[in-house]
Amino acid sequence: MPTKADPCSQPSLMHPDEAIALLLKQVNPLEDSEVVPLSQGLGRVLAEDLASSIDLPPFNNSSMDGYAFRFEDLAHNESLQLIGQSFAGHPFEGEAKPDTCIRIMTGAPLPDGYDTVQMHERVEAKEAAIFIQSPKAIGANVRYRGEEVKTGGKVLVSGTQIGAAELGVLATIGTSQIRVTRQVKVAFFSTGDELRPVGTELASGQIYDSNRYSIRGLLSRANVEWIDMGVVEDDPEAIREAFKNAAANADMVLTSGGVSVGDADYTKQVLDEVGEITFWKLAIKPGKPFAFGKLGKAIFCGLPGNPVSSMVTFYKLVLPLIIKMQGLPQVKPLQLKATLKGDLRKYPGRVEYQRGILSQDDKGEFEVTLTGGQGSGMLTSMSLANCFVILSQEQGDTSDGTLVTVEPFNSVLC
Ligand SMILES: Nc1nc2c(c(=O)[nH]1)N[C@H]1C(S)=C(S)[C@@H](COP(=O)(O)OP(=O)(O)OC[C@H]3O[C@@H](n4cnc5c(N)ncnc54)[C@H](O)[C@@H]3O)O[C@H]1N2
Ligand code: MOO
Repeated sequence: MPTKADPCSQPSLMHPDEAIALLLKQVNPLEDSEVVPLSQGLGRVLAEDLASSIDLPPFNNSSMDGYAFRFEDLAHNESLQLIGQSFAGHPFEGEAKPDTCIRIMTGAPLPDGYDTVQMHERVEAKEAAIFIQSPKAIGANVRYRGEEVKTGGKVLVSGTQIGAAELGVLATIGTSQIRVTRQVKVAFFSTGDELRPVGTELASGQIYDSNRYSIRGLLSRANVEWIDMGVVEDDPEAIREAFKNAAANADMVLTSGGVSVGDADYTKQVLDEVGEITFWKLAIKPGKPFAFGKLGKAIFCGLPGNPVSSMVTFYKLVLPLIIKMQGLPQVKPLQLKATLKGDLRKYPGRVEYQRGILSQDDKGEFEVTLTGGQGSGMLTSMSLANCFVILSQEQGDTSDGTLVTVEPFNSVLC
């Protein structure tokens, strides 16, 4: 264990958990809703309960390709007479009669009068005489009308986020339009005179603006409506103007860079002037200079410019806010214990989110290996990882074989 303290930490810095609790008090679920076509529903949050206007399934049907018949007829017949067929989309038009059967396909309607289906593999057909191995019980291989949901039964409740399964459920009951909550609008921009767009040449001292791409990815995965305002130069007047435009058009303003104490770090300074700062700096690594406040009616989150810091603070601090504004419940991310492979360096002082690769050994036990260098500018440490290794404030250097807490990335981060 190291005895040295974190040179970048101060005892007064707020713990990230305390910050999250404070942040969540500052936002409310959006109240407005709108109607969208089902095809545009992925990721949206339902603003109404939805009941089925049909039975599911809508008619009795077969769950196997085979033969439909009356169960009782097998008790006194060696074979049954084949009198027709029922295909999915082409029901049997005739009438079910005693001592008969029809050929039936998976999903095809089961005619009234027949009550049981035997699968093709357990039947021998000799011209019109059908020899059927008796199934164990009446009703075998039949899916009954309304057995999943009855007409009027609730299928989805207000506040549900529409995923692939929900899209399918809504289509199953024939819904073409849904009422959903309005999407959270987030305006974001990068600050920094050194930043150049991809596709251009770099002059001395310049770097490509990567944060706008990772933030855009995170916002897209978080299902918000985003407004990319590009790069704003390190100039208080330009930042003031950008703040004004962003706050007029969005529920949340997100910036990257300029929140530290450098001579060209104006983001926080201008926020102090034209908005209000709720807090600045947390006991988190990476991401210490994260700034939070208000710009008019909009929420303001100032992400630190270092690329890993901006992703980590988005994930840990901004995402919970978006989730609350979307009207979704906060789900505590899954955490588990894994054996650290290799040594890990850390100063006591801040909660750290190092990046690792979580896997299982031959016995199925969890183990985690760091993704190499953990500098807050090394974005490949994120792209190679599938989890955070979370280290408490007090924790120092940690040696190979120690059990550590890991948090697998959820579907928002990849
Ligand atoms: N004297 C101190 N210096 C610093 C402190 C401190 O406490 N005292 N904190 C450090 C920490 S921790 C962080 S994190 C950074 C955050 O700084 P800023 O938010 O002001 O960000 P910048 O200075 O603008 O940039 C930092 C770094 O990131 C690069 N960057 C910025 N924007 C982008 C972008 N859009 N895409 C790619 N890379 C970007 C920038 O070039 C810098 O290298 O401050 C430390 N300093
Ligand atoms: O906290 Mo900063 O994000 O280490 O570079």
